[in-house]
Amino acid sequence: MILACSLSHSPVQGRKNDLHFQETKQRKITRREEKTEGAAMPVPIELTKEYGYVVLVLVAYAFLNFWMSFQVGKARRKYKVFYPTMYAVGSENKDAKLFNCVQRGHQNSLEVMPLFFAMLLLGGLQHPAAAAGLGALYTVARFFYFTGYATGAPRNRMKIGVPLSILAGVGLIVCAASFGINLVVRETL
Ligand SMILES: CCCCC/C=C/C=C1/C(=O)C=C[C@@H]1C/C=C\CCCC(=O)O
Ligand SMILES: N[C@@H](CCC(=O)N[C@@H](CS)C(=O)NCC(=O)O)C(=O)O
Repeated sequence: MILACSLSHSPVQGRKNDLHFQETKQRKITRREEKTEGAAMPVPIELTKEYGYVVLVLVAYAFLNFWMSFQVGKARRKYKVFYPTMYAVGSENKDAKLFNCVQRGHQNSLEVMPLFFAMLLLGGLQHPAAAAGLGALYTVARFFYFTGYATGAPRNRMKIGVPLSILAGVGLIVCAASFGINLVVRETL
């Protein structure tokens, strides 16, 4: 798979794009010829300007994760739950549930984070604008998931955080699936 960047915003760029188009056209002809001989040709993927928004959403989520980490640290000091204790115990700490709700708000987000990153970056290769929008929505949803959970009442995560996370997350999975299917179909044709 070849990643090639192409930005066209000026007349000079126009001529370069014509050349790029000719190169791409030639590559497609070559690929079709080589496919007749059974060789699998790489599929060129252009990283457009919109993919930059996908990357910026990833950066935004990184800051959200750092912020959640800081909130857990503050809860450790507030409720006197010290390292390496992961979850407080009710019989030992009267504020155990309050701390554990903050901890779970972050931990649950971490459980899904690798899947989110993968779906965002892969789905964004095929649908950069949609993936960036859904990724931004998922990031906002995770903020409400955490703040709802951190109230100390687990049900509060369900008001906005869970449904919005699932809505945005499923959308990102569809974007990634579309990218995979497109790669397979293009190679097969
Ligand atoms: C991009 C990947 C996201 C996948 C879909 C999003 C799920 C978001 C979730 C959330 O905000 C909290 C949990 C869920 C995880 C999914 C399963 C819920 C299981 C329901 C249960 O029985 O508890
Ligand atoms: N590790 C999760 C797996 C399932 C899950 O993510 N459930 C969602 C509900 S849709 C959740 O918010 N669980 C609460 C939590 O992880 O603390 C759990 O133990 O509940």
